[in-house]
Amino acid sequence: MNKGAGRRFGWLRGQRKRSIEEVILMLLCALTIPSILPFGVYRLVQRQWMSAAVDMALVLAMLAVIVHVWRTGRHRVAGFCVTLFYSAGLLATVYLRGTSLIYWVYPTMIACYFVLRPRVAVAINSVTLVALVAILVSQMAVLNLLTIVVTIGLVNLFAYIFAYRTGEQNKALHTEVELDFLTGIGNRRALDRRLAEHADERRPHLPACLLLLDLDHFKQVNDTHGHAAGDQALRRLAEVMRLHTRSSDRLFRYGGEEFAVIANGAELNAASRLAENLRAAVAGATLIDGHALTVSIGVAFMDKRGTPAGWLKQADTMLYAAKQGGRNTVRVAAAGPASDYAHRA
Ligand SMILES: Nc1nc2c(ncn2[C@@H]2O[C@H](COP(=O)(O)OP(=O)(O)OP(=O)(O)O)[C@@H](O)[C@H]2O)c(=O)[nH]1
Repeated sequence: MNKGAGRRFGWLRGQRKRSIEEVILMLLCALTIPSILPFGVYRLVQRQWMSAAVDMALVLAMLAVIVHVWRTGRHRVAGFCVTLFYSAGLLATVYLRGTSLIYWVYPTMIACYFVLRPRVAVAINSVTLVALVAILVSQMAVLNLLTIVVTIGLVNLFAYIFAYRTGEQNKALHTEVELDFLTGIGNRRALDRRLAEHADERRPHLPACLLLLDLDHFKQVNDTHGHAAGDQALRRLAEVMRLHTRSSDRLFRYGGEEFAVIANGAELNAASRLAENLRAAVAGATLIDGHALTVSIGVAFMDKRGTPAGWLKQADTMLYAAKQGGRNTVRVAAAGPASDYAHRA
């Protein structure tokens, strides 16, 4: 697509990459509208005002959710609301029109598993089922009611197992794909994703800083002690980083002997203290027997107006300055232009 076309259709794509959860929720709502609207119109023509009102309210609610998610990107609460609308709509319809509309229960309940965590979906569907039985108990023979309860139970059981398994597989896949095999911390892909998430966050969030760490004269380690010893030093560096960071901080191996930390909740002052602690910890640790190793660190604030590429560039510029400044050094980008100060052993 050329630049002009990109601009023209930008409104359709939105300004950012949408998460799969957002897309699924909007699709679900979009599919619900043509599924219900014809029935709503039919009820209007038949002057069945209450049923028509329920159908039309559902259609309007789906439209509102699409607009809300499209504009804000917030899908969690919206997804929860959609399942509540579904359940309330289903109960109202069955209450008003009787047992012939009971078949809506199956797609409605399965839809919950698309937008909610399996446990939450089970909880909502269980409450709906109890309410449904209360409505139907006086209208149906016991055996028929039992059949409905058992089939609804089975549908929920299968949907739960499927959703749970899919969720677990997704988690395992993410872990596998985003893990650095040598050190066990996040890899470059994980770092890129986390930076993009930070840039996409729309709600006011905690400040965060990016630290880039690079081992000094690491080539000498490989040349003198061999590649296996070099690998061991990289693993130990990751351990030192784990020991000297908080559980909310995120650690990554950015490339060969380059590492990164996203210090969540840290302003520049706190991040520069963390960087200095890390620098001192590495200098005091034995990453490799008989060979003193140090690390240079560049720090940048992940300014909300910035981009992942911009933050990486700024931290990298500071890292380069730390190397130029003699290594075993921390350089911190000022919030504005890249002025800096240094800690030196
Ligand atoms: N053992 C091991 N070495 C690696 C790995 N990835 C990169 N390296 C080595 O890291 C070294 C990086 O060397 P340089 O980029 O020249 O940097 P340096 O020697 O650390 O020098 P400065 O960064 O300028 O202080 C190279 O020798 C790479 O082979 C790895 O996974 N294991």
